[in-house]
Amino acid sequence: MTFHVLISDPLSEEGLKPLQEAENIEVVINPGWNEQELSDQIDSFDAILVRSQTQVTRALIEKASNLKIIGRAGVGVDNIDLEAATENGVIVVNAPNGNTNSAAEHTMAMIMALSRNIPQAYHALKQKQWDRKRFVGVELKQKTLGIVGLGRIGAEVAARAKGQRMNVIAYDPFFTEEKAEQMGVQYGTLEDVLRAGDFITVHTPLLKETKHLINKDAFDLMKDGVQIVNCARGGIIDEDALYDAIQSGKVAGAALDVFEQEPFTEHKLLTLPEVVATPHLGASTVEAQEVVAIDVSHDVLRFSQGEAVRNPVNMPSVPSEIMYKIEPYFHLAEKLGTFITDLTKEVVSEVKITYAGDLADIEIAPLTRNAVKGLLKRYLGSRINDVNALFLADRKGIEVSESKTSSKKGFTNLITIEVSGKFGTRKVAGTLLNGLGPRLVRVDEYRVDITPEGHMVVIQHRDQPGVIGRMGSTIAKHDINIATMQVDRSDIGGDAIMILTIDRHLADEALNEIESLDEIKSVTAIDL
Ligand SMILES: NC(=O)c1ccc[n+]([C@@H]2O[C@H](COP(=O)([O-])OP(=O)(O)OC[C@H]3O[C@@H](n4cnc5c(N)ncnc54)[C@H](O)[C@@H]3O)[C@@H](O)[C@H]2O)c1
Ligand SMILES: O=C(O)CC[C@@H](O)C(=O)O
Repeated sequence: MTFHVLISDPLSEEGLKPLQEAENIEVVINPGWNEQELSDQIDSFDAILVRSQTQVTRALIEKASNLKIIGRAGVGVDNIDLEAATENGVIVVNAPNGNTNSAAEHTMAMIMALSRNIPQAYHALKQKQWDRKRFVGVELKQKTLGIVGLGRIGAEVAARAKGQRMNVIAYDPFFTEEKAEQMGVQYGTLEDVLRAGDFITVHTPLLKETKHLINKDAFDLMKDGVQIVNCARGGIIDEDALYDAIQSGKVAGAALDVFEQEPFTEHKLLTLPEVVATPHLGASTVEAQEVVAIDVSHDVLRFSQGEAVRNPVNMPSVPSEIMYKIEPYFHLAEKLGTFITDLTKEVVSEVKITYAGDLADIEIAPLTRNAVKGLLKRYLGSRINDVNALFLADRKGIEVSESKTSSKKGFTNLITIEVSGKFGTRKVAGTLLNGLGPRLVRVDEYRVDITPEGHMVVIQHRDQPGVIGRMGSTIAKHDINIATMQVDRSDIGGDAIMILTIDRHLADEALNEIESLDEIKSVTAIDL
């Protein structure tokens, strides 16, 4: 089947080659559609690749019934409605490393442009003014650079600033003092950084928590004559507060690559001579554009071939060496989830998944997602996948918990799913047998040994002579062949279970007939 990919923003041609050269992938490059045209066409695509221009909104995602993956050739994903993507099972991938150097270099260029008034002096000279007095700058050496956000770009900026013999102080709530010290960076609170910086540069993502992080109160804490840089995201700095702080003389200069609303042609900050600006060029280098396009193309290619992606944004990323170990269990986890949903036939309110034996030593979160995907797919159909499984379970009020135990319980590995609801509590367990694939080994307290595949019938009955024969002849009457049969009982003459694998689905008529037999307590058809 052909996998249709839309490239809706300009991306490096070289970087798109992995997709263009792949078999079974059809790529539509930059058709120049407006918002309405994009919305009309999006339905025919499995993947969309964007930079920061295309707004991948909830409305667009909800129209895109075939969309499976959104690739962002860059870091920031604030032009993508992540919640809508997750809810609709659309995986979002980005290219977090490819433009780090370019953005850090651009930040340094902005700091230097500010410190030596380069754009203003250039502009004056172009206006035929040879004015040396107006453009006296300051040295960076021994000035303090305050960095807010010491991630990939913040750290690269710190290293470059140290090369300029600046003192660097940084704040990042997800960074340790020890790590900062190893980088030769002083670690401080946000307030310490705001108070100390001669130059302050922000390098956080735009989040609820970072929106207007640099606001009037923050400017009030800063040194008089501070210079501000934003090459991260518009909105981290409150533009109105920045305008006022420049007007009042508190802020001597600001260098901005990003803005609250982009693109624009009129902006009040650009009327101020103290403001230096570029139109979101931090990642615009030949090198960065090639690498981000290659990275994101490879992830989309991997996804189209059913492989794990490297840079997922809306689900945890699992390193390939770990993925290699857990992948064989995906199928088992999903089948157990589907089996127990079919068995209970009712909505569950709680799911407890236990991983035993060898599984106690490996990353289990992807297995839980697969188990919950299997569990919910009967209610939610084909749009459930491992991207949205936990999100949708939560939204349906289903409490999911996972635990590990090293106790082997007779198996080298064992996944047990216990579900509770109005029906009570039920349990299934399965194992991966070396060389033989997945096996269903427990249903409630009964022991069985069945490949969880194809058509099955689970019959709960009383342990009495003749039940098995009557069951066999009833099923045969409906012209259905029994492939395997497993029986277990609690005690002689007590409750028992019979699980048949059969060659085709057991229709309602046959089910009703079996259910009407005296010894039968329940009968359930399961199609895995
Ligand atoms: N101008 C451009 O063209 C351009 C290019 C690349 C990246 N960016 C932007 O630069 C920013 C940084 O990118 P990155 O690759 O370094 O990301 P990153 O995820 O590596 O780093 C972000 C850092 O911000 C920290 N952080 C989060 N919340 C914080 C808070 N409240 N206060 C302080 N720190 C906080 C995180 O702990 C993390 O270390 C992003 O907004 C990204 O979109 C812009
Ligand atoms: O696509 C771009 O040029 C902007 C990229 C940049 O803002 C990012 O977040 O990676």
